[in-house]
Amino acid sequence: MRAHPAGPRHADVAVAADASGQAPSSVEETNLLHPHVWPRNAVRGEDGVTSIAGCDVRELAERYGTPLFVLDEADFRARCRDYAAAFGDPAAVHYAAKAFLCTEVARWIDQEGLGLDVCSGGELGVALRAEFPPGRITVHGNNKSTAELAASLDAGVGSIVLDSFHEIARLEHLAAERGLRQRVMIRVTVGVEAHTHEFIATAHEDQKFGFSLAAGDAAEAARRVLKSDSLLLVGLHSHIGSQIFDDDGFELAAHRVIGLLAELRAEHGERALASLETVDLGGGQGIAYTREDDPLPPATLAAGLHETVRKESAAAGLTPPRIAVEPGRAIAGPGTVTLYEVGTIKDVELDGGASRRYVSVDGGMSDNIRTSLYDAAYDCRLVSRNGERSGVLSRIVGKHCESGDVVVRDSWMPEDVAPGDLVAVAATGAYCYVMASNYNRLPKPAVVAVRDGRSRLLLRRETEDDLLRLEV
Ligand SMILES: Cc1ncc(COP(=O)(O)O)c(C=O)c1O
Ligand SMILES: N[C@@H](CCCC[NH3+])C(=O)O
Repeated sequence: MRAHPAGPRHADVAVAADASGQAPSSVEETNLLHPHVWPRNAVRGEDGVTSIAGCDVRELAERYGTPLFVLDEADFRARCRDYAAAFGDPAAVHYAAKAFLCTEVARWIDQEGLGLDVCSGGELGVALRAEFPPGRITVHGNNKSTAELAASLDAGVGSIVLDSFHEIARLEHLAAERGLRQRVMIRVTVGVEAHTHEFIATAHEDQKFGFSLAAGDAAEAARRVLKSDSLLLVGLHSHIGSQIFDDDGFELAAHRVIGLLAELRAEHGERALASLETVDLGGGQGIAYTREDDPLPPATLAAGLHETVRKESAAAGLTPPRIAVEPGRAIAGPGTVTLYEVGTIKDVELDGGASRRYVSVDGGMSDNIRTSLYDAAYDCRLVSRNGERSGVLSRIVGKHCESGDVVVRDSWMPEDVAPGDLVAVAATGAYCYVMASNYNRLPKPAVVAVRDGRSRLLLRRETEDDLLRLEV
């Protein structure tokens, strides 16, 4: 079992080691960009100046300001293609919009032929604004409102993933009113303990998502759907959590979902379930936040899942269903970095004679809450020049009025890092911008896409007027 990066990684004293437990050996090491953590098109020049997809970070900072999310478009698209190739069909890969979405990204997803998962009316609205084909949209959520369900039906979404008995009744009524037969999946809580942070594990029994397999709720949900003339059961769905490195959990989930499929066939017969063609095994595939993280390549994951589903189906005498997956982080995460400018530096004495360096940047928990929320680990580097001295164990902190406002808990920063330097934090494409807040009335940063030496704004930086726009 590999360690997961969302777990606690405190360095209690600023001496021996970084988040990985290893001290960098040299100035060179401190200046390195580890290729599996940084965007595929990040390049560090001889002088240490880093460019992403041919765009010099100093020019990006100058033109768009900092903090700035810099998204390597080719990296994002390549990861879509890796998943599509691994699963043999782009439409079997539903990008999870919650990781990061704006209209341009929805257009990329469409151009790459992937499906799109949304989990709120807001995400659906962005997808529709981008003219994403509604038939390739799947709608999630444990508490979809009547308005969200109605908007999904009216848009003609491909499927709605049912999450509660209340929702079955609600959707049936809304679909009947419209004379529709809506394609639906049932979200099954498979009872798998995913090895990730408690807050982002979703298939153990004691949580809010889905219908319990063990308690028989999933089978009961299927009974209710199969009785309805307004709902058409097209799939079973499982999502075990997020930032997971082992394939065991996904394979166990697949095993249990196929077991349920076999039970449903035995109870209802082949004909009643003729439209139930898909087993959707959700997202959750982990990415490398630090150089020690070792994520599953999509091809390995796909091969394992296909094999499990093939074997289990053969044992149960079933035709193997189509497999779908819903990666969010694995597509959006690795290709984006957050660029910050260093503002102040402080060395703080700790008990026992050790000291810790605090490097304050111009953003913080408002643009990346994951460190405070999940104790997540990140890789931060000086990117506007080479460091000249070896690393000092540093804590990269934000500018919020909160001592928990930490961006990177432990980072080896060159000792000569100074105000005005640019630092970048890697792998911030998923669950950073979308979880951003205006705490302390900080405007949300801009998001810029870079490709072939050109940059363009996807989302502009908020202004003071934006901060005042809700005032009445
Ligand atoms: C139903 C569902 N699908 C997909 C995802 C995407 O997860 P990840 O970004 O970890 O791939 C999530 C979030 O965990 C989810 O809840
Ligand atoms: N927000 C979480 C992931 C949640 C996934 C949604 N179910 C994270 O940053 O890791």
